[in-house]
Amino acid sequence: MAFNHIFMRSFPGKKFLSTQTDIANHVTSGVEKQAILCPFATTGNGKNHREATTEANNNVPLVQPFESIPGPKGLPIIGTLFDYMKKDGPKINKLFEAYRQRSNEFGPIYKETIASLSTVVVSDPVEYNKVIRIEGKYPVRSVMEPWHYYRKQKNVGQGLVNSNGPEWYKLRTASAKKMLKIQEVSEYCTDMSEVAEDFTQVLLERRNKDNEVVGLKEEVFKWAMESMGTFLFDSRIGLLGLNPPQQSVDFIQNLQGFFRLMSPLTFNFPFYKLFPTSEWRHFQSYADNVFRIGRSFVDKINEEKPIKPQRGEKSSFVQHIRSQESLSENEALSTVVDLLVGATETTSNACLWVIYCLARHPEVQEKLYNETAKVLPTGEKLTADKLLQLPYVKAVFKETLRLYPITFSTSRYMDKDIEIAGYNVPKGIHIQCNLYGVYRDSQYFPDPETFKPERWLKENQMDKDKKALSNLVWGHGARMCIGRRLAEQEIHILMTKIIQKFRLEYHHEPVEAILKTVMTPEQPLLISFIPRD
Ligand code: HEM
Repeated sequence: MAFNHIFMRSFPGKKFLSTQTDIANHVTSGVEKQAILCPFATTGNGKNHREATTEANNNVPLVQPFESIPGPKGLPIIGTLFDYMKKDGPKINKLFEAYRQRSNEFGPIYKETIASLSTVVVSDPVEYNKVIRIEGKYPVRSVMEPWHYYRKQKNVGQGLVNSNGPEWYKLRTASAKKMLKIQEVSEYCTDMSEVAEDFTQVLLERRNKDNEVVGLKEEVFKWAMESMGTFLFDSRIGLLGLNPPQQSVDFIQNLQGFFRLMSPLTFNFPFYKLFPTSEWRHFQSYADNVFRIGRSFVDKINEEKPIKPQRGEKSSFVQHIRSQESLSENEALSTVVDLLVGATETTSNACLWVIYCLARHPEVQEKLYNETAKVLPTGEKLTADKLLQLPYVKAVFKETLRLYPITFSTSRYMDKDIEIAGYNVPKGIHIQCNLYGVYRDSQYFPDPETFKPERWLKENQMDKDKKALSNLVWGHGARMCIGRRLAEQEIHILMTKIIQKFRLEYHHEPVEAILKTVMTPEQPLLISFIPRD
């Protein structure tokens, strides 16, 4: 699941006071201010910040105040919003680029207020590590505002993604028992392989005379949903067949509409909180259908399968979550819907970027093909053990996410003041790590614009701190992406199946990334899938 961290508005004193403000208040309540001093932090000029501050202050070490953090100046109330409206200004749908440019201009930490949301952007992973180190038992991240508002209006519970504190912890603990256990996840390897194989068949059949698959994005979305269905329901949804069930097709269409409108609703002024705008009414209708159909999926499993699986059967996530006595029926349903929503847009876009990167790098494809041919000769079953023997597959996926980090930044509200890069950041302020900027910074990744999976291989001995940076694409700490193991498994499987069946080619202009909730290719991808035999 990915999150837009900015433009989730707060306009204090107004009726539509946003959830981000609620969050800021939530995290700033009842926590004593701390003395802040870190002797190891460095300033933008490379000096230890203690050295830097004592120089100027007669040996009295001081952390500089929040107000001194550099950053673009904005206007009252709207902050720097106008910058984003200028023809040659930064673009909201390319916020990751704006963060990179701003940090080049202002240094490893800067602050910006866009439409009254203050955010602090950190582009030095060592400094950001301080956030990771001190976050507590209940980390708080920015919410997906329209989704949060919808759920509040409908009283359906905030689910894993948008809830906080003990409520979040309860849902997280119940879900993690199944989602974060390697053994549990690897039980779905065979089912996911079958789905991936069916998907390669779809690719084969949908090619035009140039071997290109028109509507690749839609097909990949179906794959993501079908693949996750094996885990959630332990059965097939049927989206990859010739006559997919109407209900599943409706679900996909509603989910796509939901994501299409999530971005404008998130990025624009939240008029929908004042009156039901047309965009909001559509969004609401999509979300109603996502919930309605999601519930009917769950009801069907409830009718067909007992809570406790029969001997020798594995239990689906739906069975697992229903068996959790700590959760009400509503909470269990909300969690399943969250996973259906969270699993599709992220994984399908990650998969599109992998396909694109591979298509542009035939030499990488050949290496990948040779690795899979060695570990999985014709007829050999793809198992969890076999996946472990495919380091190049993993390296290719890591390198893809380095260049296209689906969520482009991390997000946290701290419950205590913290010193970052020599500045005090008070509790309740939104802090982000500029992942896209870090991943394309030659300080951390030499030749950063080049797609080079080899950099992640063991024999190349990448510095272990730099290696760990790749994990940040999944977030961090107790709130790290709960679907990570599943997403990695499904994408590794899919890459293996695709490369065994096709050579990929790309004969068009380079495609750029834009944000549509997550980082997605700006134009439809026209990839040629050329059968290997
Ligand atoms: C390439 C695929 C994916 C990427 C890059 C990704 C990334 C992320 C990130 C960055 C977060 C925020 C973590 C944090 O705040 O520390 C997150 C949270 C989350 N993700 Fe994913 N995700 C992916 C796939 C999935 C899948 C497949 C699922 C479901 C099976 C999923 C479900 C969730 C949920 C429920 C959360 C909220 C967790 C919580 O707050 O406790 N994600 N994801």
